[in-house]
Amino acid sequence: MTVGIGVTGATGRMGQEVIAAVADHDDCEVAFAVNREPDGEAVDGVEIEPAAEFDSLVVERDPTVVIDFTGPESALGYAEACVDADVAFVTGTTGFDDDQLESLEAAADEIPLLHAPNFARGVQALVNVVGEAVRNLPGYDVELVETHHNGKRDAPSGTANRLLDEIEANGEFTERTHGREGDQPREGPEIGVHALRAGDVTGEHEILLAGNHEEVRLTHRAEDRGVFAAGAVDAAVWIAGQKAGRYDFTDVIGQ
Ligand SMILES: NC(=O)C1=CN([C@@H]2O[C@H](COP(=O)(O)OP(=O)(O)OC[C@H]3O[C@@H](n4cnc5c(N)ncnc54)[C@H](OP(=O)(O)O)[C@@H]3O)[C@@H](O)[C@H]2O)C=CC1
Ligand SMILES: O=C(O)C1=N[C@H](C(=O)O)C[C@H](O)C1
Repeated sequence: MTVGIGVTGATGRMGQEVIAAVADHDDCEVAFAVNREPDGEAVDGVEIEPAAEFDSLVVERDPTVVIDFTGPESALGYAEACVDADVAFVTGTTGFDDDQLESLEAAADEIPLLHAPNFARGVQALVNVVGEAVRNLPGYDVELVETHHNGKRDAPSGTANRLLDEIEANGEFTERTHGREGDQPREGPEIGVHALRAGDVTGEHEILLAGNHEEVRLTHRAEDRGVFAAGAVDAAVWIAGQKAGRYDFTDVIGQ
């Protein structure tokens, strides 16, 4: 069965990668691709249609799944339209606030929905090991540094927030300190969080654990955005056969 995919944010950094990743996948095809004010553009030979027509396209072209990498407000709007059309929704968009996340997750009562802040398999491995490292090194200081391109809007990154949840899970760390300035020595239960924005860095996350005259650094570096797009397309193919519910990238890759 060929999985028809609707792509949002199609001329964005990730949207273009998703169109390329769908073309590379034997079991998928682009059902439609939208962006705000497309102006007759095409990406890899796929015509880009106006985002204002999403609600009708998602009914008329009848995709199995929509893949979204846009922004929190638009992602929520697209998810709601997918609920109305009974189409599965995979989103890698980050930067949702708590209310927005709650609304997004409500859509999972009606359709299969997968939200992942990072579709790189290596990041999921990092999420798995970071909690173990913190548990193995009680009393060590923990700091997180993430680096992204200068066009990224949200900070810290969605991946950083996911890693921080994992670091905090055993209760030793209870506060996040976002950068430091002036007379601000480190306090016991804090995790320092530092977001760097420069050039076209694809995405790097490093957790530093230091104490006992030693340090451990756990680092993931994405070398190409195609890795995120390929993961999202794998997620779309996987979710095509699922019933309504909230899914995670771990469900797709079995970690
Ligand atoms: N989960 C993962 O693995 C990854 C997640 N991301 C996340 O994906 C998202 C997009 O990243 P990226 O592609 O770099 O961003 P870009 O800014 O390059 O692209 C965003 C796209 O979404 C469109 N868009 C933004 N807001 C709206 C809106 N309100 N209505 C309709 N369209 C909208 C933009 O349209 P326009 O051109 O008109 O502005 C643009 O085409 C971010 O949240 C980012 O953090 C990124 C990489 C990997
Ligand atoms: O905006 C990006 O580029 C990325 N965003 C995601 C995030 O916020 O974690 C994933 C990846 O790091 C790239």
